[in-house]
Amino acid sequence: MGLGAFHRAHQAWYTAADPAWGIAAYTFRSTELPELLTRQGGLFSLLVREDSGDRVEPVGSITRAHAGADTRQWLADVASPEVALITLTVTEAAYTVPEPGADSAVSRLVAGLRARFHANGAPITLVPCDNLAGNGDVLRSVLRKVCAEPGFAAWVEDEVAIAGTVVDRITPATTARDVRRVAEISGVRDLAPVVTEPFTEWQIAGTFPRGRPAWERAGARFVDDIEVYQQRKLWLLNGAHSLLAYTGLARGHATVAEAAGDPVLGELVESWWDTAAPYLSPAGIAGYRHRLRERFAAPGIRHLLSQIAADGSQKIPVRILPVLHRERARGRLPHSAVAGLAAWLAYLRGHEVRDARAAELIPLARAEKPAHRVLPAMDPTLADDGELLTAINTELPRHPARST
Ligand SMILES: NC(=O)c1ccc[n+]([C@@H]2O[C@H](COP(=O)([O-])OP(=O)(O)OC[C@H]3O[C@@H](n4cnc5c(N)ncnc54)[C@H](O)[C@@H]3O)[C@@H](O)[C@H]2O)c1
Ligand SMILES: O=P(O)(O)OC[C@@H](O)[C@@H](O)[C@H](O)[C@H](O)CO
Repeated sequence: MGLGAFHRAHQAWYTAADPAWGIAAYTFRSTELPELLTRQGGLFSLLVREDSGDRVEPVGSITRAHAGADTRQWLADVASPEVALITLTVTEAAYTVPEPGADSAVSRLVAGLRARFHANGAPITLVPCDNLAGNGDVLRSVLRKVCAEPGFAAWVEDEVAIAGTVVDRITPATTARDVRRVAEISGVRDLAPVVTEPFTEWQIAGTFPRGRPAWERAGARFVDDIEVYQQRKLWLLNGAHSLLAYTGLARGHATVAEAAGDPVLGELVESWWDTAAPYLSPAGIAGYRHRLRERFAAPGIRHLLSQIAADGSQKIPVRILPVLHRERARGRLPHSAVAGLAAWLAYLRGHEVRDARAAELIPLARAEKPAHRVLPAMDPTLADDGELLTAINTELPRHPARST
């Protein structure tokens, strides 16, 4: 579920390592992408930007691609006992309880599970692959609220396993230039390629009662507890990404590589990492930071800050606030987090805000003392932290709102 760039660079690529398995892939809204992929027999090119140069890898694990609106096929697929698992790569904002009657990733998922329950009740595993803290637990808690009918709710509880995952592979949106580059290298006119970095990681904790592809062949790691990997990745990589996105846009940069190469922002990121590191398991942190500096600077990966800046209301609570709360409990006010939050407010005061809570947050951000309004709306426990909120308001003028 979710056929974006990241699903294809990551889960589809890992699944390709085990040709016994195939993916029936569903977009959410797009009808163009499944049509393109269907015309290409599900095949697409992964343009991997190595330091030594670009290479193109064909990925053939997608056996069918469908528009999400193809409800009949979706229900039939999820009901089929041949389907062993469902990965979800549907953005952070999708993990919410839908309004009654609303069409959402969760409502479609639940409709599919209900069809399976009534058809055969075979167990299944859900594998959320979005950048959420405790993505498996979050999905479980949403399903508990949505699946209310007695028999069905008990089946979901007992027979629907939900894995927790940490996913990592920097995958910017594909551009027309990437399409041309793929054609240059491979001679193939692929209209649905994906560009990514060579680095990739996947930690998974969960059970697979109906089996699973041998993702470990491509390097996936099955672990008992993902928290240590999750905090390291969400705080160091994604936290730095969000800091760079908002502060970088305010300083007129467009991409992660540009922002990370700005000495002022490079120092801000190092300071953020110094702040977060004491709360992480120390093993390997220095190497992880070193690798991140290289990954952020990679010249071939044109990762737009505007893409990362979207949905800050969903991202900041998992990337920045856990560390900030720990620091505040010790009476400290880390400048990197204050600067990042001030720059986020500047983004919300700008012109092209993309956020699942934009309608609610933009007026708050444009009012007087915006930190006192926006931060508590996102996390009510911050409402009483006058020192932090005042520091963010004071910092705000240093981050001019710019068009993205
Ligand atoms: N791109 C990366 O570097 C990367 C790395 C790790 C994890 N991720 C995770 O993957 C997600 C998708 O990233 P991407 O780069 O593939 O983006 P993308 O824009 O290429 O794809 C997003 C996918 O999510 C679907 N979607 C969007 N909003 C939705 C909603 N409200 N409900 C249901 N489906 C929705 C879209 O239809 C599309 O299939 C991210 O939000 C993140 O959680 C991305
Ligand atoms: O994909 P998002 O929107 O959750 O976040 C943007 C980036 O921080 C993210 O995609 C990273 O590139 C990724 O998490 C690296 O594995």
